[in-house]
Formats: sequence, structure tokens, C-alpha cells
Amino acid sequence: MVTTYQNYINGKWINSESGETYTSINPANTEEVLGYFQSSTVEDVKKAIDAASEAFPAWSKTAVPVRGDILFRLMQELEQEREVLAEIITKEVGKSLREARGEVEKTIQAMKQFSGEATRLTGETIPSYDPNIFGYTVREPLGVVGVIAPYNFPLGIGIWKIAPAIVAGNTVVFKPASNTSLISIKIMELFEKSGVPEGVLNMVTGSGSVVGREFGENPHLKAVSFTGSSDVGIALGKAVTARGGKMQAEMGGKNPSIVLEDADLDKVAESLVLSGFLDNGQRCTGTSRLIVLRSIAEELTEKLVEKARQVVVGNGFDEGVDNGPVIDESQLNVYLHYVNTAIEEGAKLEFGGKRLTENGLDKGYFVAPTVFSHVTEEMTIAKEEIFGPVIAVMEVDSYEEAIRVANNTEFGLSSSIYTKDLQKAFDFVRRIESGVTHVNVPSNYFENQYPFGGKKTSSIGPREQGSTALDFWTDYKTVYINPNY
Ligand SMILES: NC(=O)C1=CN([C@@H]2O[C@H](COP(=O)(O)OP(=O)(O)OC[C@H]3O[C@@H](n4cnc5c(N)ncnc54)[C@H](OP(=O)(O)O)[C@@H]3O)[C@@H](O)[C@H]2O)C=CC1
Ligand SMILES: O=C(O)CCC(=O)C(=O)O
Repeated sequence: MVTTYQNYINGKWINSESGETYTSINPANTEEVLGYFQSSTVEDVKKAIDAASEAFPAWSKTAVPVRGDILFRLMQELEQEREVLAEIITKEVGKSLREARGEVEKTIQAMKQFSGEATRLTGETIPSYDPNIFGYTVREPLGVVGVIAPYNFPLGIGIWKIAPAIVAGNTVVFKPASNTSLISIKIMELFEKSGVPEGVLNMVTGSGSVVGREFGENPHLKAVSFTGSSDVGIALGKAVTARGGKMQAEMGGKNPSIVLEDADLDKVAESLVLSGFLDNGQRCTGTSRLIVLRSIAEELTEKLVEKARQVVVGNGFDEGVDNGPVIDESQLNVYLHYVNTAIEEGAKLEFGGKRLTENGLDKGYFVAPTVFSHVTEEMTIAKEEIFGPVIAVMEVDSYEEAIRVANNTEFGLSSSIYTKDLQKAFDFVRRIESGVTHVNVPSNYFENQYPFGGKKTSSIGPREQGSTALDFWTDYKTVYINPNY
């Protein structure tokens, strides 16, 4: 019996007024329906915004450390339920149980950080030129805010945005990715158990083009934080800012990894498996362009192909599986489209490039890790985000050329360089146009106590997470007081 789940508004589970539902399925076995979810309407979003508006005055007056206590309890709830949560993630998004457990662990770590931020929501006292004036700043919440999350970190990204928003004193309306609606129900249950008062956090499920679009247009949402594709994020950002709202968006990447001649190529190939193939490349920080000195290109490509051959693709629950399926049919088709385009444009397929259906994989969206060599800057796979397990090897003649090619992209999220040359490493860190960068570390490595975000079209607005997590969610008020008046 498949359960029908509801929206979470004002602390209650309620149906959408549409009377319609959609399904979330297991991408490893598309015959398995995980639940029915509300196909919500604009009216449902408005109801959630009304509930959040009513809850705002009391919540914004609640002492900040008391708000932080909720996140401390959330951390404990996550710890208690870590295995159940990992299993839902694997079932709904397809990633291996090992990776799903890692996502839960990172979310626990983030709550350690964010619950402590409650006691660090500080302003400044600033000396005045006038001896009669005492001047300072205080941080205030924005009001009712919106959070829109993607599918690839279905537990993490939602919580990493909601948690700092509510600690800052805002009330929230959340729209999860439709593909990962089940884990989002669990997110609401976890916050409820942690003591979030009615109306402070609300969730409305449904399509991006109806529910998500209303987040862009509704003037009562003072701010919207979005993670997802650049096309959607930029259009949403235009809508939000055109009505005077505040926008934060974490979007796509076309992340380069540069390999210099002095690097240990065996270690580099292992690192590239993590950054390029893991989670099927459904990582915004994943390496998709491997920029390598010509003299070592052939050897590194061979090593990478050997590693790609060893990646175990299968049901994420099975022991030893590295990669589960991609999220859905549309993502499968995106992968196949880019593989075909690369071949048509003259890239050399070294490994993979196909859907996998043998050995019981025919009911899911399984694909092979893929390596293309002889990729040039003009080719589509060197320019557009695939969000699939595809590494494009691009040969260059010098370090200078490597830097130029690495920066020749509209994106600027993450990057890596592999070298023992400290001078080049520091030079790279200074010149690379990305918001996150790495030396001898996979490009998708992150910890939640560091600020996170990109340059160029990869991000809009202040950094998420770490010490900067609350920046987007608060306004400064500047106060001048003359006590001697
Ligand atoms: N920079 C970062 O931190 C990260 C970026 N990403 C990026 O996310 C993308 C993959 O995620 P994916 O879920 O496919 O991205 P999408 O942009 O398709 O969707 C992201 C979210 O936006 C919603 N949405 C879709 N259309 C609209 C709209 N018109 N208005 C408002 N909201 C809308 C989606 O809803 P629905 O599901 O109902 O369509 C979903 O909740 C990649 O580009 C990746 O790089 C991913 C992780 C981290
Ligand atoms: O959104 C985040 O904070 C991190 C996501 C990420 O690193 C990824 O998708 O690779």
C-alpha cells in the first residue's frame, strides 16, 4: 500500500486544494512507487505564506539562543535516525548507502555549526566622531522567506538553508525537489520533533513551474534561497529582485581540475573518480573538465579509464556499489544527449558513454562512468553542465594555457589543481575564477563549517554555510543613540 503524503502548513498535515497528487519513484527500480505527494497550487503557497506571516512576530522575538536550541535538538534527532534517513536517501535519489550516510553525517556536522551560530549573531559597536553618540549595529530577521532545494543532496541542502533561516528569526516556506519529496516529509517531521513552533516552518510540494514560480512572484516572501540549475536560478532571481526581494542562488558548475607534470598520476586518477564519477557526477562541484599537460595526457587518460572500469554500478543498497542510478529519465536522456553530441563534435570516447541494463539493471536509470579525450574548448561538453559522470580530457601545452582554459567558462563554482609545486599552487589559487578551490584535493570536497558558493553564473548573493551562513538571512540595523539629550 503506497502512502499519500500531505503539505505541512501551520504545524498540520493538509491536502492541496488541487485534489491531485504526483509520485516519487525509486530510480533503481522505476516500478517501485515511494509515495504520492500533493500537486500544490498557488493558493496552497499563499496559505503557507499566511501561516508563516502569523508565526513571524512571536518567532522573531524569541531569544536567539533559544532558537538555536531547536537546531541542537535537530542534530540529536538526526543522530538517532541516521540509518533510516540514509536508507530513504538511497531509495529515493539512488546514491550508494555509503554516500547517503555521508550526507546524513554532513548534515549533523552542519547542525553543530549552525546551532552555535545562534550565540554569535553579533553586531558591532563603532566609535562615533561625536562624543555624545553611542552607535552600534544589530542583526534582524527578514520576515517570511522561501527555500527551494534540488534533488542531489535531498536531506542536506534543504536543512542547510532552513536551519540558518530560522535561527536568524525568519519563518520559512520550503519547496523540495519533486523527485525527492519523501525525504522532505522526513525533514518536516525532524524539525517538528525538535520543537519548531507552528507556522515557523511550512512545506508545499509540487512542480517548480507552479509552486516554485510563485516563490519568485509573491511579494510577501522577503527573500528566496535557491539551489538548482543556472537557467532556473537566474530567471527566479530576476523575478525576486524585480519585486524588491533578496535572492541567493547556488547553481551550476563546469569545474576544472588541472594536472601538472609533477603530480602523482595514480593518486590523481583516484581523486578524479571521487570528483568526476561519484554520485554519477550529480554534484555541482564535480570535475567535468580535466585540463592536463600534453606530455602526461595519454598516461593519465589510461589510468583514468582503468579506474572508470572499476567503478561498481548497481543498486545503492548492495554491498560494494559505488554508483547507483541517475535521478530520472530526463537526466538519463541529458547524459545520452551529451555523449552523442561529444562524439558528433569529434571527441574520442575512451570509456563508457552508455546506459547500463545488464545484470538486473534494466529497471533503473543506470549509466556508465564516461571518459572523453581530445576535447577542445569549442565543444559542447567543454561548455555546458551535464550533471552526469562524464570527464572531458583537454590537453594543454603549458601551465599558463591551463589557467586560461580553466577560466574559459561562464561558471565559477569549484576547481582543483594537482601539483607538488607550491609556487604554481598558490598562483592557481589566486588566479582561478571559482568560489571554492582545492590543491591536491577533489573539486567536490566540502565541509559545512566553511563558506560555500561560486563566482560568475554559479552563484547569486552571499555565501552559504560556515561563518557566513546567517549573512543572507539577516539585515543590519544601524543605531545612533544620544543618552545625554
Ligand atoms: N551550487 C550548488 O550549491 C549546487 C547546485 N546544484 C545544481 O542543481 C542542478 C540539479 O538540480 P535540479 O533539481 O535538476 O535543478 P532544477 O533547477 O531543475 O530544480 C531545482 C529546484 O527548483 C525547482 N524549480 C524548477 N523550475 C522552477 C521554476 N520555474 N521556478 C522556481 N523553482 C523551480 C525544482 O522543482 P521540481 O523538482 O518540482 O522541478 C527544484 O525544487 C544542477 O545544475 C546543479 O549544478 C546542485 C547542488 C548544489
Ligand atoms: O550545496 C552545498 O552546500 C554543497 C553541494 C555540493 O557540494 C555538490 O553538489 O557537490
